[in-house]
Amino acid sequence: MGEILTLEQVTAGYGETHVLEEMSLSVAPGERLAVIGRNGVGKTTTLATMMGLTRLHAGAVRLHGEDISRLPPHKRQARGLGLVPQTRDIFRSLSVEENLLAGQSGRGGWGLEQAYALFPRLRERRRNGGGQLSGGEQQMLAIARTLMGKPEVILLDEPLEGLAPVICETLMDVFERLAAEGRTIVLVEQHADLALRFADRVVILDTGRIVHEGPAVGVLADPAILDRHVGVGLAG
Ligand SMILES: Nc1ncnc2c1ncn2[C@@H]1O[C@H](COP(=O)(O)OP(=O)(O)OP(=O)(O)O)[C@@H](O)[C@H]1O
Repeated sequence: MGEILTLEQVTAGYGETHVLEEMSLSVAPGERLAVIGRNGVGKTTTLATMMGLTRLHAGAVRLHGEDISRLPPHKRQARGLGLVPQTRDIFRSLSVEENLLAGQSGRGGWGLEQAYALFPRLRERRRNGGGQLSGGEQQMLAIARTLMGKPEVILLDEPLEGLAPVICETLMDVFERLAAEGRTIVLVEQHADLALRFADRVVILDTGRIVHEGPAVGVLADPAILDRHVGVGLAG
């Protein structure tokens, strides 16, 4: 089978609550998948379920065909999954450099030089505390810290949220580079226009289910799909 990451008939949520209902979704190696949908429909929960941060009530999560449903997040990380959480979760009292080193994996992950080459701004700020960074710099740090673990599949949860347009462009360029290097990227994003221009394929969620799945160009060509399922048009 050609898929790198698969959700198979997954029902998942928090405690007894079901958020995702019988969701099946496959991601191919090197693919750029956008996940969009209204607030609260389960986009974060989808990424969290891939990473092992929710309760799986039924179904399976597979990585390279292997059932990883029972593995805790750190073991999934060691096998090549990397999540950049919406909350960024950087250590505010540690320096930029210390934050990056905290993301290093034992299995030949990135060194600091690779992180600084991708984000020169972080090199300039390397002695600063995480809490002293701007929102954009914190997001760069959250992304770079995840990359220190050298993930094959990068799960990005609303990385552009609250950031100035110029920072969004910088980050989108970085995602382009990471994808061009062959990494698989799953991007959850409220900026549907940017997500669709980046992605090969898009899934649209509504109340824990996939209501549309297909090539991103198909949605760009027919924005009525977005209007119907997300209630927004395309900007620009
Ligand atoms: N830790 C949690 N415990 C219980 N319920 C949760 C938890 N996190 C999210 N939920 C609920 O799960 C549902 C889906 O939330 P989720 O965050 O996955 O949606 P989302 O599409 O990512 O939304 P947003 O765009 O607002 O981030 C919501 O009803 C939310 O209240």
